[in-house]
Amino acid sequence: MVMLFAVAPGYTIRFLGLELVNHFDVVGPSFRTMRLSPGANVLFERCVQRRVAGLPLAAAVVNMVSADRPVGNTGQQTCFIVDNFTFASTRSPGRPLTYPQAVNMADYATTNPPDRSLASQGLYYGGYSYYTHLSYYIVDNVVSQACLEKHPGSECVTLLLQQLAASSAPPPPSLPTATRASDSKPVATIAAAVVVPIVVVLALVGVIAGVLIRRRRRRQPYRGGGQSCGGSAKAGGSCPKEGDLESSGGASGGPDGSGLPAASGTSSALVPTPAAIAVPAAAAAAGAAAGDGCVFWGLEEGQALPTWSVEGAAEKFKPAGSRKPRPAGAALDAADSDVGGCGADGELSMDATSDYRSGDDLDGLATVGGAGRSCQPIFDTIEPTASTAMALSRDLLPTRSHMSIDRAPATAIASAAPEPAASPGTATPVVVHRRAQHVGSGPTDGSGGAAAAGGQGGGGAAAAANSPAAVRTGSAGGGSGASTDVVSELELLARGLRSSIKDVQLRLEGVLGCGAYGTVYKGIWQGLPVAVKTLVFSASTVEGADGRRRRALQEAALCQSISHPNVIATYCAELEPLHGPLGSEAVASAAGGGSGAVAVGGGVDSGGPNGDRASSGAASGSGRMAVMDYRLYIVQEYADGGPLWRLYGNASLWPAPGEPNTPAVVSLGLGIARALAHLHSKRIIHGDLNPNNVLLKRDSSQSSGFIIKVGDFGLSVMLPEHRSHLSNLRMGTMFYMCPAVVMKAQVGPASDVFSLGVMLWELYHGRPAGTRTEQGPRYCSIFPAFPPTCPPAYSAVALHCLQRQPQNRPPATDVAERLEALLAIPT
Ligand SMILES: Nc1ncnc2c1ncn2[C@@H]1O[C@H](COP(=O)(O)OP(=O)(O)OP(=O)(O)O)[C@@H](O)[C@H]1O
Repeated sequence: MVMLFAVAPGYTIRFLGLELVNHFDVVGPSFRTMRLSPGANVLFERCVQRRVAGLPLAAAVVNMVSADRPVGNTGQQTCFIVDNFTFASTRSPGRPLTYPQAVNMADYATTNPPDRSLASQGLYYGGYSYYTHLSYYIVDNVVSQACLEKHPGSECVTLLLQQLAASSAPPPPSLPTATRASDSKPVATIAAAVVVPIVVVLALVGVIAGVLIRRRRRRQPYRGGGQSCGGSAKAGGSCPKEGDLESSGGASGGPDGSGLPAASGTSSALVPTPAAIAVPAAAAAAGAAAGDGCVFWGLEEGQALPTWSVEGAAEKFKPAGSRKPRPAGAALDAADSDVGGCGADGELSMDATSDYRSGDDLDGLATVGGAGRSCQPIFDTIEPTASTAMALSRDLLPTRSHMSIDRAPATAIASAAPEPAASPGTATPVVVHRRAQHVGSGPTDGSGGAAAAGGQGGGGAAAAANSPAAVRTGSAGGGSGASTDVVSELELLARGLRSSIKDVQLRLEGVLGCGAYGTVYKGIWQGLPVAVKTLVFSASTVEGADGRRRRALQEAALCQSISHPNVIATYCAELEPLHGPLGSEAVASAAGGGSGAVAVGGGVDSGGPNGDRASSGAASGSGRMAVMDYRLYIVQEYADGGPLWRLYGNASLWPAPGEPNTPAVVSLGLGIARALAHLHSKRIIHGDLNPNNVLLKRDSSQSSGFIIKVGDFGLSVMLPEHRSHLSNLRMGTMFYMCPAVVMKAQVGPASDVFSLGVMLWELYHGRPAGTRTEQGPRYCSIFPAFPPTCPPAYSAVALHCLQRQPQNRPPATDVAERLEALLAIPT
């Protein structure tokens, strides 16, 4: 079921008397009840929700009753099994169907967490509260007990779906026989209610879609490479329509509890497998061509690899980010600009390495790219679920924020006292608080002091944030030593200078790209070229907005605490309150996932240091302005080479299939491995390592012409001491997620290493391991095989990373050492 509309916060859409067929025909992803609708409610009343394959109903009930009810909705879940459930179905007009058992979801309520697994296509789902009243959940095919004894429940559902897909027999094995019900009273009620609600719903769709979607929908570029893979048909160079995209992986939500990942508090074994979709039966069953599908199950001992062939490696791959070959390290020109299409409503699109019109007002910037752009590889990131986010905030949020709220316009957000220019590549955070506006979970001291983050000595987000009165201007290590008085003095001085000099320290010049939660701008900060990540989140406490805020603050806190040559350096982070009367655009933009890309420059004075959030609900109709949203700016080192995937196919690094410039690709792989080893040494799990988040910076001393810069810590988590992984976290990007993440929602350093393994394969081949084809997302047919000419040490380390069992994978330090050793061998 795919719905094309979103519902505004506070509104309820009610489904009455419908049979939702194929609601769960594959695990998870096809369940797309509504687009991202934070704060909205969905009510299923007297409906039948039918699943093609699922767990025994008793397990579903366990999941349902343990699901958290939405905030403010007290009481217990009321779900129970009923026997001999009979209902009328349009599948067999006049002949009601009887199922031996069904779950009566008499009163079930939970929150459907936001799902941005198709974010790269601009598709967002979930974020609303989900209610059922007198509705029924039925399963056509229940997984066998024998399977459950051997595999986690979600795996069994996947396998059963594969069997069903492979089976040509029209009626699935345990499809219940249709019988005529003698008591047709409730049946008649349901049947009569089918047509009217559909008409009502469609009318509603028209109105809501017209008003909301146009305003909120972000037209992200489709990132499906114009290539075929695995012998499947070519996807073509054009972007498919949205409807074509629904078969890709993603988190799901659903009323059976098994579709409500961590938010429901269900055990991971009962959570469906977002990315484990459309897995060709042959792939898992045969176990040979392990990558012949969209899920790579990992390697087991003795497992045969597919046969490597030049044809397989060369299958019409064209680097999605370029239309003409360019030498490694060479400057890219405007013709390469095809990232494009950040979003609707005049958002900008521009290639990461294009020229920018310095000093332009962003609202007026022209679009570069856009219509003529080609498609990129797909990077469908799966967001951590709600309970995950709680774990994240505990682990990562600073006890006291070092971020400041600034009164200045957005184009001058970081007007701190002049600092010695930081050299790119070293973290030199400079954040001066104008006011001691507290952001985060600790007390506000009101001193207006400054805090510094990062440096070698940081070691964690909290370390940077615990010294609000500290100013550190050095680049690494060391404590502050500065007293509050000195800080205040400096602050006063800086304020005086700022008002007289009226210079801006951050100038935004153009758009580099868009993530799911915000736009990344190219800018100049203290004379340095920088990338400025902006994330807008709502000041309101409307349900669904919290996740956005948490994610933004966590990312800012974490990336400031890391300092490594192969990790994007973060110079500072600032918060800007956005104001408006209640009910203004700001509300819609925050709730609907607006990127904030268009409105930069709208900073207006806030009412005071403490009342911002509270006032957001009190300004309606009075003409008073209240803080509706916050925009967070994260000022980072600018990686002028763009994302790694855009380098793929470059003729100077990959002159022929299977014959790369080995030292160059090994050194790139080494850069990623070193970054990962550093992160893991700090107990940080990146969580979303893929060639879109691995950036490049030109460096002529490198054999590839680039140095690796790992970025995007939006899904990163801290691993507690003595733990090998975190549970109930399903996040990452399709093709790069390890089986334990997909199947068991377990994230750890080993899951990053798996992603690294995929990228080592890609680096050797100069192409993405997976792509979207007409048949859906697919790994390349030869993945994860290497050509016979590949140095055995390289393929060995890559395949070691790709082991199915996390404990069988090497630590990132080991990978780095082995790649270093390989580089040291004279060629
Ligand atoms: N430090 C940087 N230097 C140069 N370009 C950058 C930098 N950071 C991000 N970008 C560009 O901006 C784009 C968007 O980055 P961002 O991290 O917000 O989103 P994403 O990784 O594409 O998606 P998501 O955040 O949803 O995972 C990137 O693809 C990259 O091209």
